Amino acid sequence: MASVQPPPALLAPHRPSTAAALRFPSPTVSPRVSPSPAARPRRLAVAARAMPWPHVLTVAGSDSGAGAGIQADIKACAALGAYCSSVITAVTAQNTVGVQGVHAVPEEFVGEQLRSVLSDMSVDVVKTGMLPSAGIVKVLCESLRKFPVKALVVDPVMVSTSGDTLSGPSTLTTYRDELFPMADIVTPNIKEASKLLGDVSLLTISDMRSAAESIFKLGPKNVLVKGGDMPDSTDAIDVFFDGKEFIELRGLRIKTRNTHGTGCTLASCIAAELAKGATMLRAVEAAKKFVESALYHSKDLVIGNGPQGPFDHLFSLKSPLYKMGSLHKFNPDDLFLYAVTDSGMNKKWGRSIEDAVKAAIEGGATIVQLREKDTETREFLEAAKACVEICRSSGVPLLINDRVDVALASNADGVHVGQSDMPAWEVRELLGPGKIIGVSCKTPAQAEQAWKDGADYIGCGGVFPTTTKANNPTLGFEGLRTVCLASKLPVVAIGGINAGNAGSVMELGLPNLKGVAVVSALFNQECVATETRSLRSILMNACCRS
Ligand SMILES: Cc1ncc(COP(=O)(O)OP(=O)(O)O)c(N)n1
Ligand SMILES: Cc1nc(C(=O)O)sc1CCOP(=O)(O)O
Ligand SMILES: [Mg+2]
Repeated sequence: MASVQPPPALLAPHRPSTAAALRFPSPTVSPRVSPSPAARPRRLAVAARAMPWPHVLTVAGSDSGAGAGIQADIKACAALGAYCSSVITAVTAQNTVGVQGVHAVPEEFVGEQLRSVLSDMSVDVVKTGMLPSAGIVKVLCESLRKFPVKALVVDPVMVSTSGDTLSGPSTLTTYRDELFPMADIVTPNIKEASKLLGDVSLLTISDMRSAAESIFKLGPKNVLVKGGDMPDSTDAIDVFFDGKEFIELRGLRIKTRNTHGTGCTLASCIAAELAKGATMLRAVEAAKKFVESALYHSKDLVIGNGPQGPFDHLFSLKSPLYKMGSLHKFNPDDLFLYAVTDSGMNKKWGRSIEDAVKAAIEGGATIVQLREKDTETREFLEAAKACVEICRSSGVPLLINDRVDVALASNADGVHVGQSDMPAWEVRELLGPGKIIGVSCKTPAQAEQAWKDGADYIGCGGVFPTTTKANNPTLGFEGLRTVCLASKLPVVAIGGINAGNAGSVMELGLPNLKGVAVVSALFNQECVATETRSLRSILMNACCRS
């Protein structure tokens, strides 16, 4: 949609209609009429320019249980720092059991609410939820033609998660013919996508792709088909299509009954991120991460006696320890060249932790771990904060060895723990789902446990003897092979790996083996960048050969 707001002077003056005047008979409650732009005090206009507030308008139904609908939209936008105004299209009586009643708001009054907000309040993005009649969809389209906004997010709410119908067949046609061509993104779940396409069955990711492509042909600029209710899937996989590329967005499937309102929340978060200036894909990724985190933090809450409870959008207010992830979603390929620091070695060569990390990144390290066994906590935390900045600006994840407290305080991307450190599931409880957790494993049983505990990868070694870690058993290639074959998680090999033997490790071509982790081969050397560069090229050549 066009991104230009009409200048205030061109907007029709907001006069209450006769119908509205009748609904507001008392002079004490008459609708407020905005002063003309010229009459507004100048200092207010200056303040508005200095502090813009990203603004989402949600056009949706009210949920009396407050888990979904308008109530979810307002909470989601508030959590992400956007202002959320609301045009109510229907009032529903619902709770955690289901929808007991729906009372649609008359079309003209939906139109009047739209006009009130859009003519005055500089809306950036409009998000739609429940649109109970074809007439309401038409009124919305007319309003958007009159008052264009930066983006339109359409969540085609047709059936509630409890299975109740929220809009009829004639609405479906108007959605497809009038609203979709104006939309920047449409976000159906599997059931909605199927309904939109004439009840086709969608059972696989490939079906979801085809559905995204077919819906794209109806006119929206982007489509997100949400796979949260896909049967038999361990991940929550959504398919994003922008007309050129399909992107599969994978998330954790959180086991909880508290999933009421996830669709409304996701669409509102996309709208909030777009209002804040994100690109579409970034907005979708951020929204997905937010929903995943909210579900995770609300998984054990109890409200109501029905099968589907609400979740807590404002979970971050309750969990002061937990910070939203850096949105650096873990990519197993990041394990390719894993640089693990050592304070003793860097001191010996006269460099700071920060300089060591900068040099490793310059040489091509793909992930960094601060393993600072002898550094005082205060100094370690300061270095960690500085390294978070350095790594984030290069797009390289930074993990902290052993110290969950330092990882939390520095907002690092994750933690690596061993078998005698804090158990991975406890680390996950503290860090939340958005952070990376690695676990050292020497046996298939340990690898299985790491997977159950919610780790993202395992480190397996010592592949060769090492002097960096005292009393470390050597597993050799056979031990590494046994663990890699058993592991459900990606693996990084560690222990005594250097330029002379790294190629032979990668040439094993083991399943799940994604890279090597090294300490002394990079940091017990004069020039960290040169050593990293040369190890990287050895690894790349070995991967080409295997
Ligand atoms: C990538 C990676 N793998 C293994 C380890 C070893 O961790 P741990 O067993 O906890 O031993 P310490 O490093 O704490 O001495 C690691 N750090 N990184
Ligand atoms: C930290 C660590 N963990 C290991 C394990 O086997 O889990 S071996 C190791 C030390 C790796 O250092 P270098 O690359 O200098 O041999
Ligand atoms: Mg450890």
